[in-house]
Amino acid sequence: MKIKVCGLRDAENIKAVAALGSDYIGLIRYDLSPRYVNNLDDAGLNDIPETILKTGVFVNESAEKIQQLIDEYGLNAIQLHGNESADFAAAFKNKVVVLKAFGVGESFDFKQLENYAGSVDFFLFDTKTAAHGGSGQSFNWDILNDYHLDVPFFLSGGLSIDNLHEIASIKHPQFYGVDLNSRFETSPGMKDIEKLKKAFAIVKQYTTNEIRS
Ligand SMILES: O=C(O)c1ccccc1NCC(=O)[C@H](O)[C@H](O)COP(=O)(O)O
Repeated sequence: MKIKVCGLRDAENIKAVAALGSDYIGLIRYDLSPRYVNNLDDAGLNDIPETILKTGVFVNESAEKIQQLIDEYGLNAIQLHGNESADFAAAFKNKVVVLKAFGVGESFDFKQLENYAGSVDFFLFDTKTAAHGGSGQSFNWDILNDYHLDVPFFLSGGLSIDNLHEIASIKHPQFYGVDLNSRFETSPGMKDIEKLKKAFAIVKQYTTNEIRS
Protein backbone atom coordinates (compact mmCIF):
# COMPACT_ATOMS: atom_id res chain seq x y z
CA MET A 1 0.00 0.00 0.00
CA LYS A 2 1.52 3.31 -1.11
CA ILE A 3 1.26 6.53 0.88
CA LYS A 4 0.90 9.99 -0.57
CA VAL A 5 1.10 12.96 1.77
CA CYS A 6 -0.48 15.95 0.09
CA GLY A 7 -0.58 19.68 0.62
CA LEU A 8 3.02 20.26 1.68
CA ARG A 9 4.96 23.47 1.17
CA ASP A 10 7.67 23.94 3.78
CA ALA A 11 11.15 22.53 3.07
CA GLU A 12 11.87 21.32 6.64
CA ASN A 13 8.40 19.82 7.02
CA ILE A 14 8.78 18.08 3.65
CA LYS A 15 12.14 16.63 4.71
CA ALA A 16 10.52 15.20 7.85
CA VAL A 17 7.67 13.67 5.82
CA ALA A 18 10.21 12.20 3.41
CA ALA A 19 12.09 10.63 6.32
CA LEU A 20 8.91 8.79 7.32
CA GLY A 21 9.02 7.01 3.98
CA SER A 22 6.22 8.71 2.07
CA ASP A 23 6.02 7.36 -1.48
CA TYR A 24 4.54 10.53 -2.96
CA ILE A 25 4.50 14.13 -1.76
CA GLY A 26 1.85 16.48 -3.12
CA LEU A 27 2.47 20.16 -3.82
CA ILE A 28 -0.67 22.12 -4.53
CA ARG A 29 -0.45 24.58 -7.40
CA TYR A 30 -3.97 25.94 -7.11
CA ASP A 31 -4.09 29.44 -5.73
CA LEU A 32 -7.50 29.11 -4.06
CA SER A 33 -6.23 26.33 -1.81
CA PRO A 34 -4.98 27.23 1.68
CA ARG A 35 -2.12 24.83 0.89
CA TYR A 36 -1.06 26.63 -2.28
CA VAL A 37 2.68 26.71 -2.93
CA ASN A 38 3.28 29.87 -4.86
CA ASN A 39 7.01 29.35 -5.22
CA LEU A 40 8.18 25.75 -5.49
CA ASP A 41 11.70 26.93 -4.59
CA ASP A 42 10.40 27.14 -1.00
CA ALA A 43 9.75 23.39 -0.95
CA GLY A 44 13.44 22.38 -1.10
CA LEU A 45 12.70 19.63 -3.61
CA ASN A 46 16.38 19.06 -4.39
CA ASP A 47 16.89 17.75 -0.85
CA ILE A 48 14.43 14.90 -0.95
CA PRO A 49 15.31 11.36 -2.07
CA GLU A 50 14.71 10.57 -5.74
CA THR A 51 12.59 7.58 -4.78
CA ILE A 52 9.83 9.91 -3.59
CA LEU A 53 7.51 11.04 -6.35
CA LYS A 54 7.20 14.81 -6.34
CA THR A 55 3.60 15.39 -7.38
CA GLY A 56 2.25 18.68 -8.66
CA VAL A 57 -1.47 19.04 -7.89
CA PHE A 58 -3.38 21.15 -10.43
CA VAL A 59 -6.94 22.37 -10.97
CA ASN A 60 -7.66 23.21 -14.61
CA GLU A 61 -4.13 24.55 -15.10
CA SER A 62 -2.80 25.07 -18.62
CA ALA A 63 -0.69 22.30 -20.17
CA GLU A 64 2.09 24.82 -20.79
CA LYS A 65 2.31 25.82 -17.13
CA ILE A 66 2.26 22.19 -15.96
CA GLN A 67 5.02 21.29 -18.42
CA GLN A 68 7.07 24.30 -17.31
CA LEU A 69 6.89 23.19 -13.67
CA ILE A 70 7.74 19.59 -14.58
CA ASP A 71 10.83 20.83 -16.42
CA GLU A 72 11.86 23.40 -13.85
CA TYR A 73 11.34 21.36 -10.67
CA GLY A 74 11.68 17.77 -11.89
CA LEU A 75 8.13 16.84 -10.90
CA ASN A 76 7.72 13.07 -11.29
CA ALA A 77 3.95 13.00 -11.13
CA ILE A 78 0.95 15.25 -11.71
CA GLN A 79 -2.46 15.06 -10.07
CA LEU A 80 -5.30 16.61 -12.05
CA HIS A 81 -8.10 17.81 -9.78
CA GLY A 82 -10.33 19.77 -12.13
CA ASN A 83 -12.29 19.02 -15.30
CA GLU A 84 -9.24 17.94 -17.29
CA SER A 85 -10.13 15.68 -20.22
CA ALA A 86 -8.68 12.24 -20.95
CA ASP A 87 -6.75 13.74 -23.89
CA PHE A 88 -5.28 16.40 -21.62
CA ALA A 89 -4.10 13.70 -19.19
CA ALA A 90 -2.81 11.48 -22.01
CA ALA A 91 -0.46 14.21 -23.21
CA PHE A 92 1.53 13.77 -19.98
CA LYS A 93 1.33 10.00 -19.65
CA ASN A 94 4.65 8.21 -20.19
CA LYS A 95 6.44 11.49 -19.36
CA VAL A 96 5.35 11.61 -15.72
CA VAL A 97 3.03 9.54 -13.55
CA VAL A 98 -0.53 10.83 -14.04
CA LEU A 99 -3.18 10.73 -11.33
CA LYS A 100 -6.69 11.90 -12.21
CA ALA A 101 -8.80 12.86 -9.22
CA PHE A 102 -12.56 12.51 -9.09
CA GLY A 103 -14.84 13.86 -6.39
CA VAL A 104 -17.23 11.22 -5.09
CA GLY A 105 -20.57 12.31 -3.69
CA GLU A 106 -23.48 10.31 -2.35
CA SER A 107 -23.48 8.44 -5.63
CA PHE A 108 -20.92 8.22 -8.41
CA ASP A 109 -21.10 7.07 -12.02
CA PHE A 110 -17.89 5.13 -12.66
CA LYS A 111 -18.81 4.93 -16.37
CA GLN A 112 -17.32 8.41 -16.82
CA LEU A 113 -13.89 6.94 -16.04
CA GLU A 114 -13.87 4.49 -18.94
CA ASN A 115 -12.65 7.19 -21.27
CA TYR A 116 -9.66 7.88 -19.01
CA ALA A 117 -8.53 4.29 -18.53
CA GLY A 118 -5.72 4.37 -21.10
CA SER A 119 -4.74 7.95 -20.37
CA VAL A 120 -3.82 7.89 -16.69
CA ASP A 121 -1.72 5.76 -14.36
CA PHE A 122 -3.98 6.08 -11.32
CA PHE A 123 -7.33 7.40 -10.27
CA LEU A 124 -7.65 9.22 -6.98
CA PHE A 125 -11.07 9.04 -5.38
CA ASP A 126 -11.65 12.06 -3.18
CA THR A 127 -14.71 13.50 -1.48
CA LYS A 128 -16.71 15.78 -3.74
CA THR A 129 -16.35 19.43 -2.73
CA ALA A 130 -16.72 22.79 -4.47
CA ALA A 131 -13.17 23.58 -3.32
CA HIS A 132 -11.91 20.68 -5.51
CA GLY A 133 -10.06 19.02 -2.61
CA GLY A 134 -8.87 19.25 0.97
CA SER A 135 -12.37 18.91 2.46
CA GLY A 136 -11.30 16.80 5.43
CA GLN A 137 -14.47 14.75 4.86
CA SER A 138 -14.61 11.12 3.86
CA PHE A 139 -17.11 9.58 1.44
CA ASN A 140 -18.95 6.29 1.66
CA TRP A 141 -16.26 3.78 0.68
CA ASP A 142 -18.90 1.14 -0.19
CA ILE A 143 -19.32 3.02 -3.48
CA LEU A 144 -15.92 1.66 -4.52
CA ASN A 145 -17.51 -1.76 -4.97
CA ASP A 146 -18.97 -0.37 -8.19
CA TYR A 147 -15.53 0.39 -9.62
CA HIS A 148 -14.50 -2.34 -12.09
CA LEU A 149 -11.77 -0.88 -14.30
CA ASP A 150 -8.21 -2.16 -14.07
CA VAL A 151 -6.61 1.22 -13.27
CA PRO A 152 -5.33 1.24 -9.68
CA PHE A 153 -6.59 3.95 -7.35
CA PHE A 154 -5.66 6.04 -4.35
CA LEU A 155 -8.24 6.51 -1.61
CA SER A 156 -8.49 10.11 -0.50
CA GLY A 157 -10.78 12.46 1.40
CA GLY A 158 -10.78 12.97 5.13
CA LEU A 159 -8.45 10.11 5.98
CA SER A 160 -7.45 10.45 9.63
CA ILE A 161 -6.05 8.54 12.56
CA ASP A 162 -9.66 7.75 13.51
CA ASN A 163 -10.76 6.12 10.26
CA LEU A 164 -7.51 4.81 8.75
CA HIS A 165 -7.90 1.43 10.47
CA GLU A 166 -11.07 0.95 8.45
CA ILE A 167 -9.17 0.71 5.15
CA ALA A 168 -8.90 -2.99 6.07
CA SER A 169 -12.58 -3.26 5.08
CA ILE A 170 -11.74 -2.30 1.49
CA LYS A 171 -10.99 -5.52 -0.35
CA HIS A 172 -10.79 -4.00 -3.81
CA PRO A 173 -8.01 -5.48 -6.03
CA GLN A 174 -7.16 -2.03 -7.46
CA PHE A 175 -6.76 -0.34 -4.07
CA TYR A 176 -3.20 0.94 -4.43
CA GLY A 177 -2.60 3.78 -1.99
CA VAL A 178 -3.89 6.28 0.52
CA ASP A 179 -3.70 10.05 0.38
CA LEU A 180 -3.26 11.93 3.65
CA ASN A 181 -3.84 15.62 3.99
CA SER A 182 -5.79 18.04 6.17
CA ARG A 183 -6.44 15.67 9.06
CA PHE A 184 -2.70 15.52 9.64
CA GLU A 185 -1.97 19.22 9.92
CA THR A 186 -0.97 21.69 12.59
CA SER A 187 -1.98 24.48 10.18
CA PRO A 188 -2.82 24.43 6.44
CA GLY A 189 0.19 23.07 4.59
CA MET A 190 2.13 22.10 7.74
CA LYS A 191 1.98 18.42 8.58
CA ASP A 192 1.97 16.98 12.11
CA ILE A 193 4.85 14.52 11.95
CA GLU A 194 3.90 12.58 15.09
CA LYS A 195 0.37 12.05 13.79
CA LEU A 196 1.73 10.97 10.42
CA LYS A 197 4.08 8.54 12.13
CA LYS A 198 1.04 6.81 13.66
CA ALA A 199 -0.72 6.80 10.29
CA PHE A 200 2.27 5.22 8.55
CA ALA A 201 2.33 2.48 11.21
CA ILE A 202 -1.38 1.76 10.62
CA VAL A 203 -0.90 1.55 6.85
CA LYS A 204 2.19 -0.63 7.26
CA GLN A 205 0.21 -2.97 9.50
CA TYR A 206 -2.54 -3.13 6.88
CA THR A 207 0.02 -3.92 4.17
CA THR A 208 1.59 -6.70 6.26
CA ASN A 209 -1.82 -8.29 6.88
CA GLU A 210 -2.67 -7.95 3.21
CA ILE A 211 0.48 -9.86 2.20
CA ARG A 212 -0.26 -12.61 4.76
CA SER A 213 -3.86 -13.18 3.65
O1 LIG B 1 -5.90 20.15 -0.22
C1 LIG B 1 -6.31 21.10 -0.87
O2 LIG B 1 -6.39 22.24 -0.37
C2 LIG B 1 -6.71 20.93 -2.30
C3 LIG B 1 -7.38 21.97 -2.94
C4 LIG B 1 -7.73 21.86 -4.26
C5 LIG B 1 -7.43 20.72 -4.98
C6 LIG B 1 -6.79 19.66 -4.36
C7 LIG B 1 -6.43 19.74 -3.03
N1 LIG B 1 -5.84 18.68 -2.39
C8 LIG B 1 -5.49 17.49 -3.10
C9 LIG B 1 -5.35 16.24 -2.35
O3 LIG B 1 -4.85 15.28 -2.86
C10 LIG B 1 -5.93 16.10 -0.96
O4 LIG B 1 -5.08 15.28 -0.25
C11 LIG B 1 -7.33 15.50 -1.06
O5 LIG B 1 -8.19 16.47 -1.58
C12 LIG B 1 -7.87 15.04 0.31
O6 LIG B 1 -7.80 16.04 1.26
P1 LIG B 1 -8.38 15.83 2.74
O7 LIG B 1 -9.86 15.59 2.61
O8 LIG B 1 -8.05 17.06 3.45
O9 LIG B 1 -7.71 14.64 3.33
